[in-house]
Amino acid sequence: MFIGAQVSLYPMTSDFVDVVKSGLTALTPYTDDLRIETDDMSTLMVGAPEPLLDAIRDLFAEAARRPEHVTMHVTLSRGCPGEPDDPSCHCEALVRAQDLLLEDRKALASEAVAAAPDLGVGIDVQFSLYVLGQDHHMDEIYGCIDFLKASGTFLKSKNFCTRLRGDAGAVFETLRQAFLRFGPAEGHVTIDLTASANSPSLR
Ligand SMILES: Cc1ncc(C[n+]2csc(CCO)c2C)c(N)n1
Repeated sequence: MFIGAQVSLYPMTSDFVDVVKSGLTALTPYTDDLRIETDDMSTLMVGAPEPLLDAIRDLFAEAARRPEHVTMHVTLSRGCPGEPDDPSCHCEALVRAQDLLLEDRKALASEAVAAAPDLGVGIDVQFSLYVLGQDHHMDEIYGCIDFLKASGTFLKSKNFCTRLRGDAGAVFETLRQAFLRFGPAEGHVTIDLTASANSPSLR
């Protein structure tokens, strides 16, 4: 299994270089568990969903603690057939998910969100889950949407995507659970997400 994300921060300030660079310092605790490579457009992070989503959360929370409006775009992918296996991406929750029914996976996902830490940073997210190459992909998507509606971070359904709102801790746990528990454990699943904080439209 190969699991990872391309992540780009977009701070709405002329001081954007400083916001991106200080955001990237929040990744330092994860350098043992993730392969992290930054270039001029984005930062690649490869590794298991536990450190991966924590690192993306901390990167965004670091930037969102400043007063300026900031957005982040993330492409998450697991099980892409074209990617090599990587032992650092081993995930017990995915191995166990192979034996679990959709209803059990929804319950485990909700428990994880209820136990998420509070970071004291309010954020908005909209995202789409894509379950690729599967006959019953809509069952998985509707199962995921059921979980999202009960997660405590659900804001609304929109065309093509779902809006979440809440503390960065709960919102990123919701995203991790959507990514992990829906779609086949060995299949190809991606999430396309945009996060936003401090938008002047919400003041
Ligand atoms: C997470 C993340 N990684 C890389 C970039 C691309 N980028 C834009 S400004 C800048 C600092 C000056 O080189 C970098 C690396 C980004 N936007 N967000």
